[in-house]
Amino acid sequence: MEIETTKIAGVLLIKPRVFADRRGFFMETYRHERYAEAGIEAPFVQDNLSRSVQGTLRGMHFQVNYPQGKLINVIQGEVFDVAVDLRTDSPTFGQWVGAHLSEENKHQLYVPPGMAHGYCVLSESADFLYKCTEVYHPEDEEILKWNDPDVAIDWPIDNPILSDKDQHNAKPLSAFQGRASSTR
Ligand SMILES: Cc1cn([C@H]2C[C@H](O)[C@@H](COP(=O)(O)OP(=O)(O)O[C@H]3O[C@H](C)C(=O)[C@H](O)[C@H]3O)O2)c(=O)[nH]c1=O
Repeated sequence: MEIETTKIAGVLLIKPRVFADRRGFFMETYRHERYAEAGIEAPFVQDNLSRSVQGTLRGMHFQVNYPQGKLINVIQGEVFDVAVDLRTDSPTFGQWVGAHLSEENKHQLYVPPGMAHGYCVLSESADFLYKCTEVYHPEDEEILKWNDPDVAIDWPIDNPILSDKDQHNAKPLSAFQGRASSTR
């Protein structure tokens, strides 16, 4: 598998080896020791699967005291997946990285703890399967505005379909400026 670093330390684009033959294909989507060599060492404790229709945007979510690392696969359709660095001690605080993940390219994105994460759906629908290094703590969740001008994510869609909370409970980057977001 190939691993590419990005401009945000810890955010990795992973291109697993795909074995295609007349039946279809086979790929390993995770192997502890191989991913640990790439720096993805924390054990994964929860897997999630969500399906979204075209034009959906989920994000930008993060857990403050129980930050989650996420290893992301798109098993149907195509998304634009984005991580925003909220580690207040990071030189790339407030910066973002995006990647097109799809059933076609089979690329993975690893988003380390300390990031706000979200994605928008470019295909008719998309199935988004991801591993997390911490379990869900709804009481601990914060939301960064998907279209915060100080982050200026270059989304490839306009007028996204948002959940009520992503529409009404999201905060600007400035709300998180001084707060230490743990990266444990
Ligand atoms: C995240 C989560 C949600 N839920 C329940 C809570 C709600 O009743 C329902 C939908 O939750 P929500 O609207 O928060 O789902 P997403 O908008 O996909 O949230 C995710 O969106 C972005 C992309 C992320 O990176 C996070 O993993 C996560 O915040 O599932 C659970 O039971 N367990 C969970 O781990």
